[in-house]
Amino acid sequence: APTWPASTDELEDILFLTSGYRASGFATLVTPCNKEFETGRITSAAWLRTAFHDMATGNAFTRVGGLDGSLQFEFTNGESDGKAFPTSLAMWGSFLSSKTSLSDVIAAAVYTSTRSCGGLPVPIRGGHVDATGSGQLGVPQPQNTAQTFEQQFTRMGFNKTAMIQLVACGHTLGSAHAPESPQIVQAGTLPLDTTPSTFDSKIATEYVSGTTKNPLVVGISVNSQRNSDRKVFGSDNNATIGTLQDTQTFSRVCQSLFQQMIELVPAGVTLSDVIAPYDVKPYDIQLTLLDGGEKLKFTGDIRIRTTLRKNVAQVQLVYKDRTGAAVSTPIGTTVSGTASGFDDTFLFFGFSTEIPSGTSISSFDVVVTVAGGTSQTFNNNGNSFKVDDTLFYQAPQSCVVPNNGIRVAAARRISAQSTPSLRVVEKKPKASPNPVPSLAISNIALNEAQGGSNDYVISTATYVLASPGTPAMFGVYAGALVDVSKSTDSLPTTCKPFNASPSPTEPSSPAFAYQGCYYDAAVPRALPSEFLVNDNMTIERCSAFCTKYQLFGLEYGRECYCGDKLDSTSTIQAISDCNMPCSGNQTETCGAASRLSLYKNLKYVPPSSTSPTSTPTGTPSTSSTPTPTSTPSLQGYDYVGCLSDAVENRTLHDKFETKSDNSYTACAAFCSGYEFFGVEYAAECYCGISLAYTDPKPLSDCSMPCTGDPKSYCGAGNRLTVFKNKTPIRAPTNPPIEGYKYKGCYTDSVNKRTLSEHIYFDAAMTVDKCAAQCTSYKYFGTEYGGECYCGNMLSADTATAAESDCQFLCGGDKQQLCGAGDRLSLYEKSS
Ligand code: HEM
Repeated sequence: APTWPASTDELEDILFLTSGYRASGFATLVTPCNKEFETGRITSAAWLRTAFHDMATGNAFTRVGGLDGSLQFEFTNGESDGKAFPTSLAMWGSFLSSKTSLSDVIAAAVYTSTRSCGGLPVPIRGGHVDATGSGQLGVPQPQNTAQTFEQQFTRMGFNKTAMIQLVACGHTLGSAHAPESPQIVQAGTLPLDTTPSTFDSKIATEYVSGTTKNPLVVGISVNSQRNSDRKVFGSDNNATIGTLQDTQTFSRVCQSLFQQMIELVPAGVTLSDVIAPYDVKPYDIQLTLLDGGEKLKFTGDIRIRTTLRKNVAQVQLVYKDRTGAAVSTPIGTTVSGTASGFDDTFLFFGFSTEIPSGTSISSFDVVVTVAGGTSQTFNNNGNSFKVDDTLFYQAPQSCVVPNNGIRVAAARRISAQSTPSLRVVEKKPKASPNPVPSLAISNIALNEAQGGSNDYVISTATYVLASPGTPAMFGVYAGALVDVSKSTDSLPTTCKPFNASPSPTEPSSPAFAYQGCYYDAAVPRALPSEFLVNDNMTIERCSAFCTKYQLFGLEYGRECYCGDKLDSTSTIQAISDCNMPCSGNQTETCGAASRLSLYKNLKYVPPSSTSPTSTPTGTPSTSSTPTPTSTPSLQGYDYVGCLSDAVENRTLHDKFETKSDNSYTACAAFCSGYEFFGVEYAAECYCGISLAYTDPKPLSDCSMPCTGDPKSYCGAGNRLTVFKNKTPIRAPTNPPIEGYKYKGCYTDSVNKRTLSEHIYFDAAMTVDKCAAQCTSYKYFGTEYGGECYCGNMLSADTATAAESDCQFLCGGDKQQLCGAGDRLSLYEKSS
């Protein structure tokens, strides 16, 4: 397998990731083999013929032409008439990218069409280079003489035997059509053998037996001397065609000649090694600097080839920090999807974790554990999988901006001296009738210093897309490392400011972590301490039931088991063994018969420190799930209810803290200035200006004693005890500034600033601070939470925008509004 990353990584997906999660969509176009793009026109046959015509003008001796995509400039020259050519080229054009040339896609098309129809896999190399104009003439025409055919194929590098073989291989698929071949087919469509959508030897057997109806052998083509297959097959007195009757021989011969066909390339082109599917392939490996700058979010997907490894039980990442020192805790993953190719199956494992930005990550290895517990480490052919932490894309600060622009942010490590740029690759249509787009590459310098942290500085660049509506690819790079794998389709409409303090919305850790699918013998139980059987079982419910234990597991759809230690008879099993949906949530997995979906309770605290010393009021103390009955209360606050909450979708999402001394009073103090506060899972305290949603649950659900006040209840797993401040809290505003009046929300752009005379950045921006910076100017405005602009005149390009556009809270005062991405909260001196 190749060393990752390789220039052929995208081509590898086109070839091998044919269906399922992250499928490239290429094979779908020719699957099943008889799929037609129009009645009577089989797409796989059209692809194979188009690939041959692209190569057929090449010269193996002078090394001019060959498989080079020149057909896109040639299919109107009379040698390639018919719909097959522009249709195939247009389909392939959508897979063209800065990594994969059109001729690489053509090579892939030979593999995919052959394989989809039952032929053997043609070995594919990448690195084909596209011609920029038309090549020579020379595609074999049916009216040519046998001698001309021989000369033409010799020029392409095929001797007489290979010519006969290659023509037979091509003509096992597809038909001749009256519109383009009126002297071959009178009307409609005639197949070249009786099985035009099967890659078999019928083209040869039917010819040899004399039963053939191939219109290139018999029929009206004979009179016009366009019976080219007769001329070709008969050129050695039918010796070669006779040897092709055996299906296996036929397939093997075609496999090797198709490879030769797509490897005829112009001088100067060096093809890669034959592309084999990776055993382990990373996707979308991404670092993101989180608000506050102390942590990096590290996310991605790992694809495991399971073709010969069906019993994968667990996948983990063991990694090294920035200095190259091994980090002891591995990164866990969960299944994100399954996929397959013609000859392979794959499982994808996703991960999302947080790493201190001071120590960071430099590389990782992938440890795959199989059923029973044996594990194997994949280290990328001894190189480990490298993670570049010196420059990376910052998704939260990137977005689309008005008038077809994109604003892209990157984080650059301050100590690594490099000049970062944004690269945008756009597809532009070529002049008609060429259906293949051209690629326009733009490089834009990223402007430094838009905030950041001690280790990183955030830079942004804005770019106006040339063809709005057509998604473009982009990426950030410094020096040679160019990554253009992001699509402008993925950009949101608002950029978030980079906050100097950690974002309050994400609790530092989730409540539980998946450990794998484990065997449960029943006698003895894998997790023996407590159990619950319920027709509404979910992972969350089981976790809430097992809070007093270090481990919990779900089995047979509706069973939940708790324990501190796994019984020694319980060993890890293939991840696919746990396949029963949970009775309470069909999208979650709850083990199977004798199979436990095992979780670690990440919020486990030894019992002595959590269990209240005195029994909370109104609680029966014997039950394992206490049932609070009296309504919680706090002076100055209204009790809202016991509301449901979710890690991905917080009910209260403006501020968060875990408190070892959590109580209603302590959380209310922490949330001063916010309309609502809520307590959850004993120790968690959440604040919000508003409730994101309201999903009331029975009072008895909020059953965990508060860490700092065991007599009161502080929610439970995904249950929030919510209070509302009796004194209304004001909403953020454009505050009045003495000597100025607020003029409104105005558009701005990086290329042409609305106010350009003085610029000032401060992560802790307030409107007052900006006003103080701009005292000698007529106008000032705040933008993007932390930017301040001054000037005596407004750019002619600016226009008023909706007030609802300018909704970023100022970094230094959450009660004030400070513009938004490319939106200025504008003030004018009152004369
Ligand atoms: C002496 C060389 C060749 C001649 C004169 C020739 C000629 C033709 C003609 C006249 C057709 C019918 C086109 C139509 O009416 O749509 C055809 C179809 C086809 N040819 Fe060839 N061919 C040659 C070699 C090859 C080779 C080497 C391949 C592939 C390796 C190939 C692949 C195909 C395929 C797949 C079709 C069916 C297309 C469809 O169904 O749309 N041909 N060929």
